[in-house]
Amino acid sequence: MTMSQDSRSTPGSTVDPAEIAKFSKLSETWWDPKGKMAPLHKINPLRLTYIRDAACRKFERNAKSLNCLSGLRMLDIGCGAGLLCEPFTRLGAQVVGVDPSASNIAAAKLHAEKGHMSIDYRCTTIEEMDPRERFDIVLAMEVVEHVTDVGAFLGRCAAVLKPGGLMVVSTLNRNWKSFALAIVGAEYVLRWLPRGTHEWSKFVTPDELTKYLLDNRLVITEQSGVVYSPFADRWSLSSDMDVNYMVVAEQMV
Ligand SMILES: C[S@@+](CC[C@H](N)C(=O)[O-])C[C@H]1O[C@@H](n2cnc3c(N)ncnc32)[C@H](O)[C@@H]1O
Repeated sequence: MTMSQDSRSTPGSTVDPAEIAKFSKLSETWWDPKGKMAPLHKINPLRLTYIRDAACRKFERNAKSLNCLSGLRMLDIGCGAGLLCEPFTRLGAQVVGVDPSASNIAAAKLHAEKGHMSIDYRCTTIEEMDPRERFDIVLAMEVVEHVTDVGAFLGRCAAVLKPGGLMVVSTLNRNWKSFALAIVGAEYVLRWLPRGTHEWSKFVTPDELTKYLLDNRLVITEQSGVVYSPFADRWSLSSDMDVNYMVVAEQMV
């Protein structure tokens, strides 16, 4: 079933309609590197490389090859307007981009069309997808802090992984430092993001994420903090997972 209204949630859904409405307002300028989604644009090269390299290690591909992900099926759940779907398509992956926001999916389709790219974008949710579909790689990037039930959401994501598949999750840790930097700093002082983009209480600690994944027989094999240096004006990988972080998880054998 496809969602036609941004503000609707179905029973058993992990979608918070207020969250979707918030992101739908940003769809028009999603692809503007200087627009409201500027932080995602800035972080994109770093996370792309991180995911590509993890996938190449797992699937024994040469990360230097231009089509290193060729033939791999990838699901980008909560894809927004496709900031990750496009570059991974260029690397050869068969990408399915899913988002409950109709306007985000419309913006994603329009941008892909302009770039003559063929990407399977769907306005739906992980709960409403055909449970028989399977993927080599599932991405849930900057999404879990916006869903109503992280455990249920990750359970559904885990269920569509092929045996031996890879899951990558990025989110925000929950502590005083993330409150100071990701809420007060990013939304109120620097105004990188519109106020109210994030709710601190919905941030997910690495321990909580580890448990949610283990509940679904997924074990974290790699993890990294993502930190911003104001002097260099750039993001980099770090052992500091206090605020932004990413994990790679694999099925337990
Ligand atoms: C911060 S944006 C991240 C977009 C993209 N993953 C990225 O990192 O570039 C969060 C996205 O998650 C979507 N979203 C929110 N709740 C969701 C849910 N329950 N299931 C799937 N997507 C959801 C929003 O519509 C929005 O596009």
